[in-house]
Amino acid sequence: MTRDKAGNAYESCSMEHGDGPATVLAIGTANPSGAIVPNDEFADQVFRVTKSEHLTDLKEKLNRICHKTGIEKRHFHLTEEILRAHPEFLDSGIPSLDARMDIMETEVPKLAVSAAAKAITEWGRPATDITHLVFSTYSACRAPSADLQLASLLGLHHSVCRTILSLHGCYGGGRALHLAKDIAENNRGARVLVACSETTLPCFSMPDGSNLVGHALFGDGAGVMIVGAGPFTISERPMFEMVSATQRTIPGTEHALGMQVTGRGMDFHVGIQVPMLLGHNVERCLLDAFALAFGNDDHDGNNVTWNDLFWVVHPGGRPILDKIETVLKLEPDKLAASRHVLREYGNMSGASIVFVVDELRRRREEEADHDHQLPEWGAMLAFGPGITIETMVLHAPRNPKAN
Ligand SMILES: CC(C)(COP(=O)(O)OP(=O)(O)OC[C@H]1O[C@@H](n2cnc3c(N)ncnc32)[C@H](O)[C@@H]1OP(=O)(O)O)[C@@H](O)C(=O)NCCC(=O)NCCSC(=O)CC(=O)O
Repeated sequence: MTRDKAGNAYESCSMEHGDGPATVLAIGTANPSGAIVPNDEFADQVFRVTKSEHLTDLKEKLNRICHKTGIEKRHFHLTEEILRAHPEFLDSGIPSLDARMDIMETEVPKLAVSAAAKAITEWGRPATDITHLVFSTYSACRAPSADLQLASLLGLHHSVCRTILSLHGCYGGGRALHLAKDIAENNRGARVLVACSETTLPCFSMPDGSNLVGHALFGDGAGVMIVGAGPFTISERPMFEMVSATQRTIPGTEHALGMQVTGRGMDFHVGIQVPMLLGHNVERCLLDAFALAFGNDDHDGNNVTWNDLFWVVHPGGRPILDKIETVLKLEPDKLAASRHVLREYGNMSGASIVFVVDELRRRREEEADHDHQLPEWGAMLAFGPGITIETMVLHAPRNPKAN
């Protein structure tokens, strides 16, 4: 432990490597308190607040889409009150990016603080012991950005090394964790706070023929994890070891998924072929990540089959989960944590993966109470524009309560 001139204690980290793989030490999640919208009321609400009820065909289509998403409710910062104060959000002819950014500048770090406070409490060490911060969001277009605000709000030490990942979209959480793994394993004593905070505020617009799927899928949320490699302190409780991590881009698919910042906010494009493209490519990604973890190209050779694993898959959409389940021949409960997060919160872009890990942890603890045999090995999949797939092999104690 080192102390600065003001007497604050902080863990110094060195150029030496940490012991063993980086490990998830704490998790926290949060959603904004603005509005919770049940899925079966969503289309009515969007068309009412945007004064578009005369567009009956579009409204019917949004209703059809909503019923197929597998979502039951979503949380939003954006309320009718905010919309009344900002009529420009509903007029694509008037620039509204600045007004949206003014709100996001406060709300994105604030949401991250709520999640981080839970993670830090669980971690059991002072916030000043955090050595690195990796912040991922698609809602930051200014510098200094949400990472600096989060560091200040949490009272992190001024020596903390900050990185902000912007516009990685739904694979932002996976990329941030991959980066945290590299940092933790290469800097002995490092404790990395990974924060993903997403709000749909930049994307909200009048419903039209091209944005209904975006309206139906996305929600707001923040997820935080604290990651570090050994040696661990007595208060730290290692949960999921991050054994190997890979990134793969599917060639020729850059137009399938995308986000674009415009004067009126942000446009999303979700191509209809995304579930199929992911279905064709996930197994190759998993084989690569397992080859890296076990030093060979044959996960079966290590007596691991896909159904022996626990699964953390970005809940990008119901057909994506269905496709992955089909191609990997997974038993129906294997993606239960992802389906739960999709159902309760929708697709919260990069933050979703943290919610899935948290839900999986909760389920494993519950199953351990019933003396169920839990899988020791797991796989994490996050994907987004590129199309980019982040894959991570995880390892967890068979009994999560034994630590
Ligand atoms: C939209 C859906 C709920 C519809 O469910 P189904 O496909 O089972 O139902 P369906 O085939 O009857 O389709 C219902 C209607 O939706 C339309 N439809 C389906 N997918 C569409 C898409 N990607 N873009 C535009 N329209 C789409 C169909 O044409 C149909 O229109 P009609 O009724 O007129 O015939 C689902 O396809 C879905 O969740 N898709 C999104 C999956 C996805 O790509 N997620 C990634 C999000 S991005 C992400 O996670 C990463 C990131 O952003 O970074």
